[in-house]
Amino acid sequence: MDPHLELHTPAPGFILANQRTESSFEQIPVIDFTDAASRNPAKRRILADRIRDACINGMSSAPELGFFYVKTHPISEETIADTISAARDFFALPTPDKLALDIHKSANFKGYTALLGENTDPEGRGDLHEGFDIGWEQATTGPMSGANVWPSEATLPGFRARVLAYYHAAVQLGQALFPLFALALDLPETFFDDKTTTPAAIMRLLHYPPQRPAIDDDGRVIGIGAHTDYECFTILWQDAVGGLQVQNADGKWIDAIPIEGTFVINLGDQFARWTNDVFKSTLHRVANASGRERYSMPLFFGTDYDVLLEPLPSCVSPDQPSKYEAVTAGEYVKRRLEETYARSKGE
Ligand SMILES: O=C(O)CCC(=O)C(=O)O
Ligand SMILES: [Fe+2]
Repeated sequence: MDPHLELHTPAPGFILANQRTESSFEQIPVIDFTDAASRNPAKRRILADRIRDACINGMSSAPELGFFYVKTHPISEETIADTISAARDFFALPTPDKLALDIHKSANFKGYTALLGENTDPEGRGDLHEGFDIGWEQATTGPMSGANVWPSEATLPGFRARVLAYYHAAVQLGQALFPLFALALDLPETFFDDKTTTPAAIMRLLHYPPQRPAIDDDGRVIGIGAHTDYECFTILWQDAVGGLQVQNADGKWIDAIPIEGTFVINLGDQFARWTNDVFKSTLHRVANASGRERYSMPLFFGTDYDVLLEPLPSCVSPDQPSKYEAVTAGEYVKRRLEETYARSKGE
């Protein structure tokens, strides 16, 4: 089916990949990333198997949850600390300077999101965080094309370079993860290489003020409402404050506690659709009840925007026919962002 046609006549379940984890997990596994770059294929295979166990149902006794931590990763603590310091500088700017970059004015969802300016959970009333979003800096074409929106050098000297340094480091980490996901899916290790040359990576700086009971008593205004991510997988750095929670099959919210020196990796809906729900994206949210400010940086990593997401050959069979219509990565992300921001207020 023509993917463009499908966008106008959505099949049920078009927007989300809709199968959730079947696991009653209570803990989130920690996977050591040391062997990702090993020249020994057997070592890379063992690492991919650990990722597969964390992501695919019934592959082992390990809980399948689509969430795991990676430790011993290649991004330096200095790079991370410098980006968080840049984020603090940005969020400390006077409100008018930030609102000049309002994401609601951008054709391609780049720039600043004010407190309550986003509403991730359709049941919610707005998210209690402010954010700053960027994408691939070089020009791309297609539905998500368009430039990043930066504060001027006079306003925030060095900010752009500092944020891009982290962006490129995190994109490289994503490019190192894709071959492992390929192995986990019984695909050739290089399967995603030609599909991630100008990756559809959206990065966010996020700042969560402490939630006040007066605001969140009814549970409908929290740091970020319950949602699944839109792209293939997310590489999340979080500070030591805590508040990220992941929902298991019993509906219980499990804390993704901050672990120093790690990133949280979670599967998103593009991957769920692409793998015909062999990979499932898992519901998560942030409730910052710490009484302190919280900072985090997700990088949502997907394929090039022109890649057609049609169920992978290793994920369909006569018993498991394809559930999702094909759609390009760019159309899909744009559609999801439009949905989210259509129910959010602009300034
Ligand atoms: O801030 C976090 O820990 C998670 C953020 C998140 O889930 C998102 O931006 O999609
Ligand atoms: Fe998320």
